[in-house]
Amino acid sequence: MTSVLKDNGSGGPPLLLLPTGEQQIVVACRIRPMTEEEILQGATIIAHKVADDNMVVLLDPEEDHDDVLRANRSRERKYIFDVVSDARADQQEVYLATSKMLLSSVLEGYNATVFAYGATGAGKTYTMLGTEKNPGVMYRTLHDLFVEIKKFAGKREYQVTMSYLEIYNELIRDLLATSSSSSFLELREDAKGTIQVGGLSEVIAKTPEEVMEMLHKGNRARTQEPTKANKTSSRSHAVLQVNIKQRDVTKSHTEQVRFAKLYMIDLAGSERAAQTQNTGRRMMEGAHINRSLLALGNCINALSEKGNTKYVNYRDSKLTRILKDSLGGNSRTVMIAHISPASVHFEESRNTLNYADRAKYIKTKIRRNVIDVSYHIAQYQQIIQDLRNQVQLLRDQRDELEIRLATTNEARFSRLSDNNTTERLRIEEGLKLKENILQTYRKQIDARRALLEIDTGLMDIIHECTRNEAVIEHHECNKENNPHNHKKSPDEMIIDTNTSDNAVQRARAELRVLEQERSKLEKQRQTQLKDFEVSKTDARRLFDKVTKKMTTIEQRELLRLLAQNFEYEMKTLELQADIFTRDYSIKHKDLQLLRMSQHRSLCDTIIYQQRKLIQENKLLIPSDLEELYQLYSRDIDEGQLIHDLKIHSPHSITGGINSNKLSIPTTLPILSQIAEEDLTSASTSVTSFHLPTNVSRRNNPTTLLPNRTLSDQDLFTHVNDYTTNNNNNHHQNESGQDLTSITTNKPISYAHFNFDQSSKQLAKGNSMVSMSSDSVDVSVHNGDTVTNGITRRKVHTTSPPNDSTAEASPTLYKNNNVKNKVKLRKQTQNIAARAAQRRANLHHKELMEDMGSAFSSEPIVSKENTTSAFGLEVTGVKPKKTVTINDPAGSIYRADDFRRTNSDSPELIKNQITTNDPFYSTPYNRTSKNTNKKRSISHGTTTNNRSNMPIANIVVPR
Ligand SMILES: Nc1ncnc2c1ncn2[C@@H]1O[C@H](COP(=O)(O)OP(=O)(O)OP(=O)(O)O)[C@@H](O)[C@H]1O
Repeated sequence: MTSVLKDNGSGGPPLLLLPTGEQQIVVACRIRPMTEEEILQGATIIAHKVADDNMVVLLDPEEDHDDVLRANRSRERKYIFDVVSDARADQQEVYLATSKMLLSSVLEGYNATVFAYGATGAGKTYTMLGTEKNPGVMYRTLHDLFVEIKKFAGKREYQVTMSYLEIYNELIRDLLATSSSSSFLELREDAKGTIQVGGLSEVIAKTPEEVMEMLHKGNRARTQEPTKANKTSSRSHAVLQVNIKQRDVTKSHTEQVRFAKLYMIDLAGSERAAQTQNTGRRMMEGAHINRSLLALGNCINALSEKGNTKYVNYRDSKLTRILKDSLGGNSRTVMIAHISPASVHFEESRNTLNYADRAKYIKTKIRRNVIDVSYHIAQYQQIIQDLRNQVQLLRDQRDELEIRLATTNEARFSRLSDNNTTERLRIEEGLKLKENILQTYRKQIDARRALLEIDTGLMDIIHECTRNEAVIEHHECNKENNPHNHKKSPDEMIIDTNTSDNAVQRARAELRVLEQERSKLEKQRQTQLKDFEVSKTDARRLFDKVTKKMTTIEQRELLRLLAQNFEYEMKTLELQADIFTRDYSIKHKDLQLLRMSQHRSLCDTIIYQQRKLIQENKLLIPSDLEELYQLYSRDIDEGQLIHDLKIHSPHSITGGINSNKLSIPTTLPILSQIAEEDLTSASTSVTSFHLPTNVSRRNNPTTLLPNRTLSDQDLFTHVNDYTTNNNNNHHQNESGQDLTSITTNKPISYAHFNFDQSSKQLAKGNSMVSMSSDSVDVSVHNGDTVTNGITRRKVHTTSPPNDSTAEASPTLYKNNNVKNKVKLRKQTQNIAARAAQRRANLHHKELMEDMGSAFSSEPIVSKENTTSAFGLEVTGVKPKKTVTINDPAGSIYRADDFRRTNSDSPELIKNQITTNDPFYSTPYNRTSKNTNKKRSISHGTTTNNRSNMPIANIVVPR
């Protein structure tokens, strides 16, 4: 027993193809019949297939049984392969045992390769190409491929293209090129390492006949010359590449596109110069063939090493480069090794079998080539329309068939004698069954539609709940925080409270009703879901039953049409359900966007007031905080914000807002991301600097740890403390300095900020900060402009302090401007509210532009078009709800698109923030009372978990 057999260690059944992942190459061996020449040469048969086994036994013709010295050293070789066929096997048998197994995987989207290997004249071309009367693997595979494709007609769309090339003397030639003067082609490797042949023609093939014609055409162009070993010797490696692309005919919101490459390769045969006696050109060809086959052999050797640790050199020849994927990459591969049974070819056969035996250990890593294409909601209308067209088409076909069937039945009825009741009953039963299946389908569609209606109702209810909860929550926050309440007369307070309480009471009452409705609908949904599942099972069962009863082709065809029709109707409903879900989710995101803007407006107010405090009290601030503030004030600049939005929006990538509608859909998440980032940056701009070591803070005598980050909670507490206890609990010296917060360490750098000036700039949206000469400790830089004693600088780098300055103004948190507090608050609220409103409008404008036609005020589904093949109307789609921001001043624009508040008017803002309408009042900074307040909203997004901030200006889209 040879080591080959030992290594193999099996002998069992042929290897089965593994479903995915690592895949062993399937190796088959074909022993051709003896040729006339071989018989004439007096050769004996030395290669045998062991019956019913996948074993090949190769006998050594020179073995001398009388040689006692070699008695124990038999040159008989035994090899086991996955498939072995001998002279008795015909072309179809070989095809079925080898290439056929690749077809299903190719249709699943796996790459596959089948290649013929062996010495010259061993029968490779015969196996791969065959003869006209007895075609080989290439033709049979493609024929069956088209047969399989036909089975999915009407369900899947296929595109089959072919290319055919030869590698002759290390040069690549296109065998399907139309021009005779086609030049040689080059191999290219893309970034992923995939090898491609540049300039290779790709021909669309629609039928097996076309394929055969192309193959013949290619073979005529292939270099084939008679040699001593083979009258029709192929002097080149021929590579037939078939690309299969497939997708579902019925478009859905998501679809899978599968790609697969099928290589069928007829290699040139290795030849021994001594035996072939080739000279001149033939010898040169032989040398090239041998060299490339040697490279292939080396690759096989390296790949079959245990653990596959050896470097695999594919670059040695064009053949190995092309076969790279088939041998070591993403491909299911079958190798058909060919040998002659003749004793005169013992050496060639032994070499071939040795290589084939090694190849058994090669493993490829296969994966499906599938791309999931998700269509955007804007494309849904087109998809739905396509589905309707298909439904209509099927309905017409069905009607036509029904008429035909009725006529045939009538004719059969009239022909039947009164005695032939069995046949009569059979026909009647068929008709009854057809009616039954129609009814079951109708029931199923009804159930699905009812489910869809319940779902939309539920979504609406949830949305309304969120809105009402927001009203209640806002009212509660406002009641606790609104400073105006303290200023109002008791009568005013009563009126305000009453108005507000009424709104809240209404919201509470509505919420109760909504909750009841919701639980009712949820129960209904459960029942409906069960009904739907039952109708599905019924339909399946009935379909199987009816299929068995349908005997004629027409009946079967009718059944198929009914089933297909039903399938499309269901798909349409599913798409509509998806549209609702997305619509709802967009509305929800819309609400989130607004809330973020409102949250930011609150942050603006806080930052503004903090800056005011800093300015009034001439507080020391670190330079990095100052820089962050400059960043912040630039961002608040409206123009800058638009610019930023555009830069970050995908429009900028695709070239302008209106340039490419298809690319727009991705804007929404990015916009909300920007909004979120805005929100975060508003907060982080005050949270991410480090206090200098040893800085103590008012009302918090604990010394901060070095590098402790000041949280927004800390800052808000300061402001609130300041606001509520402004004159209390301060350890001040005579000059009003707060002793508890005097810093003993100098900040690294600082600047004093002229708040009044800068606030004007801020309100104007100008990022340039003004510094009055009497309040700024920074040196005047070359680039600064000085106008009327005011120094302006564009870049806000503050100079390091000198000690005297640092000590001269150490006052922290000193309140010396209480009288102006209300006025200031009003101003800040105005500015912040305006800024927030502008941002909200900007977000909305872009959002609505992005939605385009998908959010037009037209109903998504027009009624005329909704009659289904089952006589039902699929009209579950309600008109889109417009996104409306309440607008007491009635300043509404873009009514055709969406309605919103035109908040550009300062008067309006003023009205908004002084009104008692909970949607427009701006809350005051939170007090200690609600600092830790937890929110209890179940569906909404009113809680900012990070900072637990109250939300300002709650405006809820209806
Ligand atoms: N299974 C078979 N049954 C009958 N005849 C065969 C079979 N296999 C090969 N032959 C014949 O053997 C001869 C050589 O076969 P073929 O040309 O296919 O060899 P090859 O391996 O392709 O050689 P080369 O590498 O030189 O092209 C041909 O005449 C072919 O018809």
